[in-house]
Amino acid sequence: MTAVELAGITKRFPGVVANHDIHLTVRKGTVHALVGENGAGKSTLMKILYGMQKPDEGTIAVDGEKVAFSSPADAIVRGIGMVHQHFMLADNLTVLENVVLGSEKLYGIGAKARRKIKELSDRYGLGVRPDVLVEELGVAARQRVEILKVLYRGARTLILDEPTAVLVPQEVDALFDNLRELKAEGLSVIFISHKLGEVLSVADEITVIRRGTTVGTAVPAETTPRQLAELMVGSELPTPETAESTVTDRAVLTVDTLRLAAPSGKALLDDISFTIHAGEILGIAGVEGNGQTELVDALIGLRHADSGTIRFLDQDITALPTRKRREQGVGYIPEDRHRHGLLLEAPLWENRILGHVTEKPNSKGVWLDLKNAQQDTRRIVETYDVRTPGIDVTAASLSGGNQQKLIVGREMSHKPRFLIAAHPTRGVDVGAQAAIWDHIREARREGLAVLLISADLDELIGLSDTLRVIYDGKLVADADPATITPEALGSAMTGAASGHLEDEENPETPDGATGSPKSAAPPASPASPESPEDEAR
Ligand SMILES: Nc1ncnc2c1ncn2[C@@H]1O[C@H](COP(=O)(O)OP(=O)(O)OP(=O)(O)O)[C@@H](O)[C@H]1O
Repeated sequence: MTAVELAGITKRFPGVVANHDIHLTVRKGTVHALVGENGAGKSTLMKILYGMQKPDEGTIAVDGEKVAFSSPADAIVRGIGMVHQHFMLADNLTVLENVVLGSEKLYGIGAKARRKIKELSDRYGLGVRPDVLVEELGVAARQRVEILKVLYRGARTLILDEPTAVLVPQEVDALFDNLRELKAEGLSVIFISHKLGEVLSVADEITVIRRGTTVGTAVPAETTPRQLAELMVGSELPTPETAESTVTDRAVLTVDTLRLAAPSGKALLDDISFTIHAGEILGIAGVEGNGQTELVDALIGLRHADSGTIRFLDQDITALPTRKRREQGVGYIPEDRHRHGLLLEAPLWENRILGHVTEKPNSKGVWLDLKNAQQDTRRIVETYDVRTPGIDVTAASLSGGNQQKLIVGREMSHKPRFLIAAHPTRGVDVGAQAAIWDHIREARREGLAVLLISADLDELIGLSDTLRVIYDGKLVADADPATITPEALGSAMTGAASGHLEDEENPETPDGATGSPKSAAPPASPASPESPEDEAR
């Protein structure tokens, strides 16, 4: 039985055909994955299915009946629900309030609504408690509330846009259990992800989109991550190179007993001390919300510490403003590219200048040098493979992964001595991810010091020379990236460990316990033949 059928979908934007004659059939009771490179057209297709955009051509059928949506409200009436990558819950409201908000007509706002929430939560194993405040929930719990919210509105087909990007391995397993419950009840899930190992483990069917059109389908049981990646790019992938340590004994960044408190007095960062040397990547592992944002803000100068010092090369920069830090060689890949990395409504070349107004090639003396800035934007677009019709389009019109490539290209172009990299490849496809790792590794060979924060534990383990775990604003543990497994690191991140983490085999998840020995092919890219997913197959 077909849940949703998209046929001959075409959607054009100025200078780009985002979708061209796309065909997608989602059967009831299945997880259907949608994969493709950055800019391939996945989000556009889903926005069309969810009524956020109108196709120029093509038809949509739900339960065998042709439909035309002018808004998400139309889509939800026909049972199509979308769980966005950026959660849209109100922090200061309870779970129940968030769920019923805008849908009061369905089950009211009282006992009936609460009963319905309980019922859905129990049926699909979501563990949602109606009366807690959303601000008290972690990322995974918020995601379950988002899922419950669309189920509450009667969704029978759920679109999940990169749902695992922010989850630790254990949470990913729990989410996949939830998806199995949904399937068992005959619901369908459309799953967008760049993590091909996960796609192969959770999907029943896979549709591959390349350059705006459907190029094929893959049967998960008969496909490796590498084959899937090759189907996405249409050619063979290079094997990641071996990376040897380049750590030196020259301190580039030294943080000493840094403390930062909330207005309430609660410590957001407490007693943070570490040194990063030239040629070293220090990885910080942690569940979101344990002080990572505050640490990054303190290092780039968006917030100032209450006590403690930050030394950069030979200088105390604790009180230095952001612009001065950047001018002196601190690069910054922010965790939220929409809030800190880009001016969405400005053209790409203006975004190339952003944050580096006073530096070459953007300025000459006291004047902006637009011609050079524009030329350099073209170079970045070329070097970092930013898929765009030109440098005059707005940053908003780029796909998410291509926005990220632009930011990384901009920051690396200024040859930083110290790079703050928060989720540097979030939303980026496997090919571009490998390219970004290469750029970072090359700069590291030349002496770059990096603070790496990433929810992608394979990336964190594979790229880092040193690993520390942050929990509740403190650095509570350290681990050796050569031996630690994503599972052991994942457990440590939830606060279960302190001190030095020993490598431990986790008997319950044998396929994940292979880790990614540093000497092999770090990071263990899903596209690499040595990757754990391959061995599990
Ligand atoms: N509103 C828009 N205006 C102009 N161009 C757009 C707009 N939305 C998308 N595009 C273009 O359409 C193409 C497909 O983008 P889309 O966001 O669908 O890709 P994607 O497969 O979801 O990529 P990613 O994996 O990076 O999220 C891209 O070239 C993008 O620049």
